[in-house]
Amino acid sequence: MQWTLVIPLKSLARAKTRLSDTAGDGLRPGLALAFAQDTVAAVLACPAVRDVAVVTGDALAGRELAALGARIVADEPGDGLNAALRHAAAVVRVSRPESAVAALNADLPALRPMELARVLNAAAEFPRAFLPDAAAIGTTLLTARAGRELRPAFGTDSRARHRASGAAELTLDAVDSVRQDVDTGEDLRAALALGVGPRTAAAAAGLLIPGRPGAAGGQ
Ligand SMILES: Nc1nc2c(ncn2[C@@H]2O[C@H](COP(=O)(O)OP(=O)(O)OP(=O)(O)O)[C@@H](O)[C@H]2O)c(=O)[nH]1
Ligand SMILES: C=C(OP(=O)(O)O)C(=O)O
Repeated sequence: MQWTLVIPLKSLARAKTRLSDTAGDGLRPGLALAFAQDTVAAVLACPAVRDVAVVTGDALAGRELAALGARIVADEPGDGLNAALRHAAAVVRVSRPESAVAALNADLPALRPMELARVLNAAAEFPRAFLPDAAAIGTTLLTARAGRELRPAFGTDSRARHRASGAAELTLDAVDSVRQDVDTGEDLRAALALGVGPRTAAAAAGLLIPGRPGAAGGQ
C-alpha cells in the first residue's frame, strides 16, 4: 500500500516553545524548520510513501519544504493542529479519494525511511492506527486507510485519546526514529543520539545540550 502523508507545521515564530531552555528566541525558528526539513526529506525517501502534503501557514517553511518536493496546503482553518490535519486530509482526497492517509508530526529529525516503511506497512492491517511517541503519552503518527476518516486527536494525552477513538495502537520494536519527537532539550539529546538529518545537525551544532559529548558537563 502507498500512503499520502500529511505533515502539520506551525508558524516557525511560534514553534517549539518547550525548547526555550535549550534554544533562545532567535534560534528556535531555524531549529523548527530544520526538524521539518529533515522529517520531510526522510518521508520522501520512504518506499511506502506516494506523496507528502505539508499543512502550514508559514510562508518561508512552505517555500523550503516545497523545494524538497512536498505539496503545500494552506492552513485555512487557522484553528489549531487537528483542524489543520482534517483540512489537509480532505484536500489530498479531493484529487485522490481512495488515498490511504497518514498524519505525521514535523518534529522527527532522526526519522529513518525504512523504519517509517515498517510502521506504515503494519498500519495497513487496520482501518485506523497510531504510533505512540517515545514518551508513550503522545502520538507521532495516525493513519486512515481508504474510506476511513482520519479523526485526529493530537495534543495532550493523544495516545489515550487515539486509543479511545478505536484506532489500533501499533506496538513495533526498533522504530525509535519514528517515535522520537523533539519537544524538550532532553528529547533533542535523545534524537541526536539516534542520529539526526543534516539540517538539524547543522542547526543544533552551536547549542549547549547537557549530556551531548563536548557539551558543558557532558562526557
Ligand atoms: N498547521 C498547523 N500545525 C500545527 C499547529 N499547531 C501545532 N502544529 C504542528 O503539530 C505538531 C505538534 O505540535 P505541538 O507540539 O503542539 O507544537 P510545537 O511547536 O511542536 O511545540 P510547543 O510550542 O513546545 O508546543 C508540530 O509538527 C507542529 O508544528 C497549527 O495550528 N497548525
Ligand atoms: C501534538 C502532539 O505532539 P507533541 O508531543 O509535540 O505535543 C501529540 O503527541 O499529540
